[in-house]
Amino acid sequence: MSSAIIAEIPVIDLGPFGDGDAPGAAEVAAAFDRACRDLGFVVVVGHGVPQAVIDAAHRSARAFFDLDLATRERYAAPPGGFVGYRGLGAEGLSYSLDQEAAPDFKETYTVGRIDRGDEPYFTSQLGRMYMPDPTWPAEVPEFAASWAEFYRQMDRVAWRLMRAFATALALPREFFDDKIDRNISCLRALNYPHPSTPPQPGQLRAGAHTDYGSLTLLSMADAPGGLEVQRDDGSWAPVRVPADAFVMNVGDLMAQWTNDRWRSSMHRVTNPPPDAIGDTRRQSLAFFHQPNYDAEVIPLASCCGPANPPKYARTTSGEHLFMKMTKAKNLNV
Ligand SMILES: O=C(O)CCC(=O)C(=O)O
Ligand SMILES: [Fe+2]
Repeated sequence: MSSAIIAEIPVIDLGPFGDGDAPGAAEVAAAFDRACRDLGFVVVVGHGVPQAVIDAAHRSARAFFDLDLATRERYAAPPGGFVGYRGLGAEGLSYSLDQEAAPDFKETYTVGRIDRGDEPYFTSQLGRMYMPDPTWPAEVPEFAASWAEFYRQMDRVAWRLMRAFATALALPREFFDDKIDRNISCLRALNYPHPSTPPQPGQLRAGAHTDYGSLTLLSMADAPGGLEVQRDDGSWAPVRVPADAFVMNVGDLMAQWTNDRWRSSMHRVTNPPPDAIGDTRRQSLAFFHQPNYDAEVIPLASCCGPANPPKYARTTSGEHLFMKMTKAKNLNV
C-alpha cells in the first residue's frame, strides 16, 4: 500500500468511540465528520469483529462461487426478488445513475435482514419485499451460520458508526437509533472472476455508481483490478485495505440527510490490467446498511440555513432503495 493511498483514505480507529459514551468519542466523531466532508471513504479499524468471523464468511462465499454454474443457478434470485444468486451480466450499477453501459463482470450472492419479528412491519407485503427469507445454499453447510454471524456483527458496527455520525452532526447520539433498529440492510458477496476474454467495450467489474443507503461496509481480499473512488477533479484513487479492516463509505441517504455536507462519492471496480499475472479473481463482502424502510429522510435542520436551503425533498429509506434497485435491474419490476 503506498503512502499516498493511506493519506488519501483516512484510517479511523472505532475502538475509542465505544457506543458513543467513551472518553474518546468526540474525537472519533470529529474525524468522521472531516472524512465524510472530503471523499466520504474511510478505512475503519478497531471495529471489534473477530477475524475468524470475517474469514468464515469469505470462505463460505468462495465455496459457493466454486460450485458449478448449474448448482449456483438453483439459488437464482426469483423474478422480482434480489436475494440469492445473480450471475454474470445480471446487473449494471451504472444504470442506477441512468448511464447505459455493458453489464458488470461480476456475480453476486445476497441475503436480506436475517432477524425478523412477527409484527406487521416484517410480515406485511412491504416488509416481505424488503426482507425476503434468505436462501442458504445447502451445498455449503457452514454458509448459513457463518453469514448470520457476520451479518449481525456488521449490523452492530454500522449501529456504532451511526452513533458516531449523530455525534459528528451535533445531534443527540441516539438520533438514528429508532431509524435503524429494524433496518433493511443486505449482505452481499461479490465474485469478480478472472476474465478469460477481454472485457466488452465499456465493461467494468462494477460500473461507476454511488451507494444507495446510509453507509456501506466492505471487506475485501486484495487482487489486481480493484475498488476506486472518484476525486473532485474526476480522477480515480485506488482503495486498498488490509484483510482485517473495513472500508466504510457514505451512501446517498446520508448525503441527503446532511444536505450534501457529506459526500456519497462515485466509485467503481476496475478490470485487472491485461498484463496481470496469474489468477485475478477478486472477492468482496459488502454490507449495505439501509435504515428502516419507513424511516423518513429530510435534510437535517443543523445542515441547512439561509445560505444553504434544503436540496432534497422528503423521501423514505424504502422508497429510495426501491427506485435505485429498479433502475440497476436488481428488481425485475
Ligand atoms: O467490490 C467492491 O470492492 C465494491 C463493490 C461496490 O461498490 C458495490 O457493489 O456497491
Ligand atoms: Fe458501491
